[in-house]
Formats: sequence, C-alpha cells, structure tokens
Amino acid sequence: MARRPLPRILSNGSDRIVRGRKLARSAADSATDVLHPLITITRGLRRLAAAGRLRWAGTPRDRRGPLLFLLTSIVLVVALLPFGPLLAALTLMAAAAWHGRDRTPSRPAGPDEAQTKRLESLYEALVPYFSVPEDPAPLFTHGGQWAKAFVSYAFDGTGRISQLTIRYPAYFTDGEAASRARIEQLLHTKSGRGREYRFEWDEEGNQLTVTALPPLPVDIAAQRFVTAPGETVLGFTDPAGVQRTLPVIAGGERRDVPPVVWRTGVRSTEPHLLAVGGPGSGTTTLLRSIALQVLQHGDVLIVEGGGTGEFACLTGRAGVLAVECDLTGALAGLEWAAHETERRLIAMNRARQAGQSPPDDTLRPLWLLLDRPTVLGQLAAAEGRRDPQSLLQVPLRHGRTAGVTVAVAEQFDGMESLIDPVRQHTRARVVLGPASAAQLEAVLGTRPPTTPTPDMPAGRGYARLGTGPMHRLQVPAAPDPYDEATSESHRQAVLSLLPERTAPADPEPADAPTEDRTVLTKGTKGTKVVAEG
Ligand SMILES: Nc1ncnc2c1ncn2[C@@H]1O[C@H](COP(=O)(O)OP(=O)(O)OP(=O)(O)O)[C@@H](O)[C@H]1O
Repeated sequence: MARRPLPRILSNGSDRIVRGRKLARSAADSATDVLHPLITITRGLRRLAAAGRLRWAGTPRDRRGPLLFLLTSIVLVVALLPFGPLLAALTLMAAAAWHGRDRTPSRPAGPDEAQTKRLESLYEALVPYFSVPEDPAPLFTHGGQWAKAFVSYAFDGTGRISQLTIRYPAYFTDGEAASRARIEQLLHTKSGRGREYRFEWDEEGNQLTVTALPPLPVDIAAQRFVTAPGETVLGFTDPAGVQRTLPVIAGGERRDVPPVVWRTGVRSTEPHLLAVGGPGSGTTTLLRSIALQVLQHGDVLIVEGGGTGEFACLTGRAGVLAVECDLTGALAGLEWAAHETERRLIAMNRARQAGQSPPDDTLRPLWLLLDRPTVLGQLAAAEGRRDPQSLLQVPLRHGRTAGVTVAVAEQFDGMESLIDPVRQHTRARVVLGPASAAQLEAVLGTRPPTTPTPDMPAGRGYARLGTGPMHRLQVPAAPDPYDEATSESHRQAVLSLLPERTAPADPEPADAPTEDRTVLTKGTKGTKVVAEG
C-alpha cells in the first residue's frame, strides 16, 4: 500500500515553530540591546525618585517649608540661566544613568588565587601519570597549562574541589584497574580527604570526572515504604544512581529520597540476597528491616546463628513461622522450608498441567532469613550433624518459581564457610561497614566507583543487584526494640511495624530438651505444619 504523506503541519510544523522561536528570541535580544540605555536611565530615575521620597519623609515637618523654598529657588535660577534647563536635564540623565547601572556583582571569570594554586598543584601531581617522554605535544608537562587539561571544575564553599573533569592522553591505560586506582588515589588525596568521591571514566572521550559526594541520609528509620508487592527497600542511595524516589518521613518531615529497591518473585533476576559485613556493621538490622517489610505480604522463617536474640521482637507475631536460634531448630525449620518449596512446586506444576491457575496455598511469599548461618554450620560439624546451609539448596534453586526467597547475612570471616549454592544463587549483594577493596570485589564482583567513606555509620555500605550498577547504600534504622541502647523514636518506629501477636513470646518450657523439641510453624493457609526436631 502506498504511504500517504503526512499533513504539512505535522511534517514540517515543528521546524517552523523552532525557526519562529529563534526569530523571536533574536528580536528580543536586539531590542534589549537597543533599549538598554533607556532601561538603565528609567531604573535610575525610579531609584532617584524613591531616594527623594525617602529623604522627604525623613525630613522633620518644621524644615520642610525652608527645604521646599530652597528647591524652588534652585529650579527658578536654573530655568533663568542660559542653557540652564538643558544642562539640568543632562545632569539628571547622567545621575539617573549612574544610579540605574546594574549593581549585581559580576561573578569572577575564573578561579581565585587559592583555587588556581590548587588546580596547578593537582595538574603537576598528575604529570608523571599522564605523560610519556615520547609524546611530542604532551597535555601534561611540568609548568604546563592546567586550563587545557581541566575541562571543567567547581569549588565548594570551603574552597575545596567539588567537581573536576580532566582530559587525559589517549595512551593512558584507562582500561587497567591498577592505573585507574593510582589516579583515583592521587585525586582523592589532593582534592581533600574526609569526603567521598565518585570517579566516572569516559574511555571513549578520554575524560575523567571526579565528583565529591554528599553523605547519605542517616535519619531515615523503618516505616511503611510505598512499594509494590515483591519490592523490598534495601536502603537509600544517590539521586543519580536510581530513577525513582520514595516519599519518607524523616526528622518529622516528608522527603522524597532515592531508594535501592530489590525485586523478588517469578520475574526477578536476583531472587536471593547475600549481605556481608564486619561485626556491628548492620547486617542483622538489614535482615530485620527486610522482615518488617515482607511481613506485610508474606511469611518469614528466621534462623539466627549468632544466638544473641536480636529477632526476639518478631517471635510469635502473625506471619513469623519461627525464630530459630539453635542448631536443632534451624535444621527442623529449614527442612520444613525445603519440603514446602517442593510442595509448592508440585502443586503449581499439577495446576499448570490441568490448565488451572496456581493454588492459593502456593501464592503467599515465604521468606527464609538467615543471620550468620556459618556459626551453626561449625556447630553441626563439631556434633557430626548436617550443615543447615545444605538444606537451602532446594529453596535457592527453585525458590523463584515457588515464591520462596532466601536472604543470608554473614560476616567476612564466615564467607569461606558459605557453601557454593548460597554463593551462586544470591545475586543481590550488599556489603556493609568498612571493607577492603578486595573484600568489596569478592562480594560485589567489582570495585565501587567511589572512594571509601571516611565516616562509616552503621548500615552504610554498597549494594549491587546482579550485574547492575553499584549503589552507595544506607540501610534504614530498624534496631532491636528490646535493646536498651535503642532510642525511643526508633523503638516506636519498629514496634509500630510489628504484626499483632498470635502466640506467646516463648511458648516452650525453658527446661524442654532441645532434641525432642517440636517446631510449630504456621502453614500458608493458616494450618499448623509440624516439623520434628
Ligand atoms: N541502618 C542503621 N541505622 C542506624 N543504626 C544501625 C543501623 N544498622 C545497625 N545499626 C546499629 O548498629 C549496631 C549494630 O547493628 P547490627 O546488630 O545490625 O550489626 P551486625 O552487623 O549484625 O553486627 P553483629 O553481628 O556484631 O551484631 C546496633 O546498635 C544497631 O542498632
């Protein structure tokens, strides 16, 4: 079929509009140029008149008469003088032009002396890295022109560099991590320590942009985040890193902040999470924050290897299947979870084959949250029992289809003891607290594009979902409400998110032998499932 041409208004209408706009803009510019003296004089006359009015208002009433007399006499004398009115008009215009001039101080065209010194010293420091003796026209040379190499720069209020774009020679080995690291280290040192910097290497354009980053907000506590089912907020990051913001209440006011959102479920490419950190870095808090969010739509089974009771606030709450702190309980709970994953898979498969939608009791998300499982693994090895991690294989492999999500928190020293399936299937990764470049690379797969933060608050770190970009991360504060050190506002924030109690906090008699213990867990349809310990 022959293609009908577009109506003229659609095919070249936008061209005309653009041309019209350009014409209007240039006409306005020319008019402003021509009328500029007139505008200045009018502004000056207005200012003079305002000054006169002020002066008149400030003159005491008894002096106004003589003043008026004086002014009238001057006017009369000027009017009688030859060329008097003309000279008076010219003087008035000159005075108006002087007072009407634009008084906004013009911004300095370039950096001031101290800033120039900083740029010069930075340039000199870069010379050995960005030059070779064979280069006939080096961009970087001792005593050379820094203005040619520094495409753009900005300084903050304290006179330190806040943004800098550097042009570098094409032969610089910007593809090598070691070469980049040397430059980043140097710029970090020379631009002022005590801040975080982001480095963006434009390998095609041979340009490096360094930006000083503001600290991430630490005043956001656990709360109901506006997310869709299947979305979990891991924390908050830089505005440039993500394309969305979330409204949160922080410090008593509402703010929009950019979140790191982790999507789980059938379509997720990162269906399970591994969070690693040093002692006290906040990985337990991250798991608690996740639990508080997912309990809105799903059930949670918690295994706490550290045995410090940091999830006690969740015990006996609706949707919390169990909080297991010992080896026997953990084995029983995880065995049940493995069977439950298989049950869901089989039920879904049968329904699919019968051409029906998946049964209701396979739809409620099930979350397995494991805090330091390797501690229990060591206990199991000592007692000659099964490592609880081995029971995670089925949920890790089939969890995405079956609606089962695994989140593991571990410390760096326990990383070696994590079994392969845990490493392979936990593609959502978080590192919290101080970590070496090698540790970050081991967990996140690559080094972060930012320098380490000098001040590392609890819950601060990095997140990376699969092979996506790396984000700076600040986990919302979700501390243990039963911890005495927890502030009242944080305690209330966490307590308000806890589901209602469905069972007493500690249903077992304290002297019950652990070996005979029976773990009662709530089935997905509210039925009781009994797993033998
Ligand atoms: N995101 C956060 N915001 C504010 N405080 C936090 C945050 N994360 C952790 N904290 C505080 O830091 C301390 C340690 O946190 P947490 O217990 O979660 O660390 P951890 O990594 O589990 O360490 P450990 O296993 O040694 O207990 C707690 O007092 C906790 O309240």
